[in-house]
Amino acid sequence: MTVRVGVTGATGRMGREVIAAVDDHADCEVVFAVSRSPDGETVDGVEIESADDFDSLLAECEPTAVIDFTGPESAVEYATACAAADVAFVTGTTGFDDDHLEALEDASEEVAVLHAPNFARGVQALLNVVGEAVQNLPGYDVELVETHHNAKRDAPSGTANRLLAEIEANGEFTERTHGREGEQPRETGEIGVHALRAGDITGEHEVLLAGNHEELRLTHRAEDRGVFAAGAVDAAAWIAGQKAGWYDFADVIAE
Ligand SMILES: NC(=O)C1=CN([C@@H]2O[C@H](COP(=O)(O)OP(=O)(O)OC[C@H]3O[C@@H](n4cnc5c(N)ncnc54)[C@H](OP(=O)(O)O)[C@@H]3O)[C@@H](O)[C@H]2O)C=CC1
Ligand SMILES: O=C(O)C1=N[C@H](C(=O)O)C[C@H](O)C1
Repeated sequence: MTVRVGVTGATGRMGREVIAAVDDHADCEVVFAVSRSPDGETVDGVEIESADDFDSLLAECEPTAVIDFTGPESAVEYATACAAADVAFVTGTTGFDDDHLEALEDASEEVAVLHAPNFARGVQALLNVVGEAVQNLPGYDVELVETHHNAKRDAPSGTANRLLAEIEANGEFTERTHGREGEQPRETGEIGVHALRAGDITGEHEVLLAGNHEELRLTHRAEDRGVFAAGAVDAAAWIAGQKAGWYDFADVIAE
């Protein structure tokens, strides 16, 4: 079956990569791509259409899934429209607050919705092992450093928040300290969180565990945004035919 993909935020850093990744995938095609200000542009030969026409494009082009890398408000609007049109929704957008997440969960009652803050397979592996590392090293200090390009809006990154949830799950850590300044000695139970923004760095996440005269660094470095786009396209191919519900990239990798 050919997977028919609609793309939002099509002229953004990730939107462009998604169009290219769909093109590279044997069983997928882009059936429409939208931007809020299309300007007659094409991306990889795909004509970019106006986001104002999103509802009618869903009806006319009958996508199997929409892939979204935009901003939290836009993602919620696109997800709500997909829910009304019975189209699965895959989003890699980050920076959601509780209200945004609630709206996405509402959409997931109507259609399949998959949200992943990071579509790199290496990050999924990191998420799987980080809790175990913390559990194996009781009493060790934990610090998290994430590094991204200078245009990233949200901090800490969505991936960092997911890693922090895994670290906090074992109960030893109760407080996040975002950067340090002045007299601020480290306290028991705190995780230091540091967001670096510079140049065009694609995305790095490092969890440092230190104590007992040793240190363990678990680092993931994305070398190219194509890795995220390829994962999102795999998710779109996987989600076609899934029933309504809330899914994660881990569900895609598990199969
Ligand atoms: N899950 C993952 O693996 C990854 C997730 N991301 C996340 O994807 C999102 C997009 O990242 P990136 O492509 O670098 O961002 P860009 O700013 O390059 O592109 C985002 C595009 O989304 C559209 N958009 C719609 N609403 C908004 C808004 N409120 N603010 C900004 N843009 C908006 C814009 O397109 P237009 O105006 O044309 O509609 C814009 O071009 C971010 O949340 C980022 O954290 C990024 C990389 C990997
Ligand atoms: O904005 C980005 O670029 C990225 N955002 C994601 C996040 O917030 O975790 C994933 C990736 O690191 C790139």
